[in-house]
Amino acid sequence: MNTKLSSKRFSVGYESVNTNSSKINDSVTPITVTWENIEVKTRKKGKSLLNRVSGIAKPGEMVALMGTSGAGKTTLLNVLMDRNMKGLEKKGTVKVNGKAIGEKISLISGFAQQQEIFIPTLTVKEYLMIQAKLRMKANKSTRIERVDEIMDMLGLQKCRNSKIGNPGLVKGISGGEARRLTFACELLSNPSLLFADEPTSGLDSFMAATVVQIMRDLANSGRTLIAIIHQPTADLYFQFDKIIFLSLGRTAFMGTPEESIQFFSDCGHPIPKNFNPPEWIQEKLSVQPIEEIESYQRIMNIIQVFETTKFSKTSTIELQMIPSTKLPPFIENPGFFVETGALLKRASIDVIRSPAQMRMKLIQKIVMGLFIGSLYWQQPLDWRGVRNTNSALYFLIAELTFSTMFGIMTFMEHELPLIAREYHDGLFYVISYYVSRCLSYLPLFTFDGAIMVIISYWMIGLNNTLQQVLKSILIAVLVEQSATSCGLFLACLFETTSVAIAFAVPISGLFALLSELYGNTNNFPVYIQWMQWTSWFRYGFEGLVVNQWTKIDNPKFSNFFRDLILDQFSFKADNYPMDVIGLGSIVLFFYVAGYVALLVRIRMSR
Ligand SMILES: Nc1ncnc2c1ncn2[C@@H]1O[C@H](COP(=O)(O)OP(=O)(O)OP(=O)(O)O)[C@@H](O)[C@H]1O
Repeated sequence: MNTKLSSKRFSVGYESVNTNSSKINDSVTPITVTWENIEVKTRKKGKSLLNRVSGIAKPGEMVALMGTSGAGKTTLLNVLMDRNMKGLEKKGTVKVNGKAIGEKISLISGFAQQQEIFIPTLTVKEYLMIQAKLRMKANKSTRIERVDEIMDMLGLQKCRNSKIGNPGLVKGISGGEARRLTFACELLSNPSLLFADEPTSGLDSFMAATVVQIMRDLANSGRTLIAIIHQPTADLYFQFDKIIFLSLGRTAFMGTPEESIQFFSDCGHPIPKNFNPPEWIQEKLSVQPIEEIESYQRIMNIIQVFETTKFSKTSTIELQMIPSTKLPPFIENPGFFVETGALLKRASIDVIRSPAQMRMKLIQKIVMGLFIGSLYWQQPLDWRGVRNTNSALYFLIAELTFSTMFGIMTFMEHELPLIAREYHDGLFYVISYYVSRCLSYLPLFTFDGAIMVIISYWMIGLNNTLQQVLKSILIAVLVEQSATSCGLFLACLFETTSVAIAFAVPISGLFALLSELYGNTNNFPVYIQWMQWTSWFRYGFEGLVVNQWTKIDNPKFSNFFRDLILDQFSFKADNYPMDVIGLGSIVLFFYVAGYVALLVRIRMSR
């Protein structure tokens, strides 16, 4: 086992980070990853991204994938993890402990991605505890212990109660802490294999050194680490066990950092004194715009020398000799109820800690309730009053629809990358996420509408037996849920909120047209009439109108007048139950359709 460096204490600005390898000594199953003759081409144009690339990463090794921009590092990492291969054609084999396991590699490995995405409203500890619930099959005290241990190990104790935040939007933890939090999540399940995409990029030199030290400690404990590394300092470069230089989609070098110096000397590019070796090597492997032909010749020459040297030959022989050994157990899904519980807790904290959203929704509905109430204040029981009352009821339906539908659409765009990532890491089923998210939004998209209806109810002077009030609230809740579920469906279906809104505007406009307020649907052409049964405006408006006019405590008001009022809309006095069923069906339909759209989208995002 490699013990290149022992654990160290780095001073990082005002804070110090103790990276203590003794905490990472949990036993792990040794993992050897091999890749042989990998060729990747684009499906459409046949452009070659990787060409006969082979290599090996052994237990206890910290491997750096290096090369200039466009060399093929990300493509190789994606091939190894069997991710993001949309539109690409792959040949060659990737094996883990001698077995080709395809996308199941995600279930035995961690992947610290470059782009940190978390839930910004949660604290570091809360976030890790929920991750622990999703990633570990253990009881609560073991999970608490593990989270504590990992926070200790990665120097996160100081910011344990700080909100994660969102760079540029909400103040939160520092970039270095966010990077360590990414590692912390991946380490919860104690993986033997870890991939990292540019873990040091964007960090200052102290922080970069800390992150490399953490990786070093992990490798020293027997894990296999493969990371894309950009422009390391000489110090960091020599901490790696193996360096793989890619150029033009081919392997230009694979060996220890020390061997790389020797190799490039042998190729006729000795590294001058006082020069940072990785920088010098990358320069020799890059295509200079003003001397393209010479650059290509130089690079091809280096690649050819590498392919004929002992380094390349040794690895080819090594690849043939890897025996098939046991794999670590796959990360298991904790099960629907545990996942949904954990995700609901996370989503609910997020909703509660986004007071601006809650406050705005509530204020908006209170103001609208007061506005509608004032506008249609105490309508008399005459024809004008009847007309105004019906308009007020319609206005309530419209208000319950538009702000809700467009409000809910905005959340999906921000959250999907995190959900897709966690799903592909094997943390939960899509249905668990979907159910938890819908439940977390349920109060927010239910109470506000009911409050608006209650506020305006007595102000307008609607008929207010307890039964009528409750029936109106039920219709309001169902209408708001119809708009919520339809908005959710469109948000799941389309990649960006702007596209979803572009569809939502005409769709909601069409549903509004079929409400009966703008024309009696019985007089519409037969081939359009059926569409009224898909509109929650129609069911909602009928429900409120019927509920209002079927029971009036006034002897002058006979059933004849009631039927006259209802007839102008082609509404029927005993249709209330059908309206409730119609609204319930719309809600159910859109929630199911939203789930299917999300499932397809997340599955396709691998
Ligand atoms: N799906 C794709 N379709 C078409 N071309 C692609 C695709 N993925 C990558 N490429 C191209 O393949 C080449 C290698 O890309 P890759 O992202 O692997 O490079 P890289 O070494 O990781 O670069 P960087 O350091 O800039 O991230 C680039 O020219 C890139 O434009």
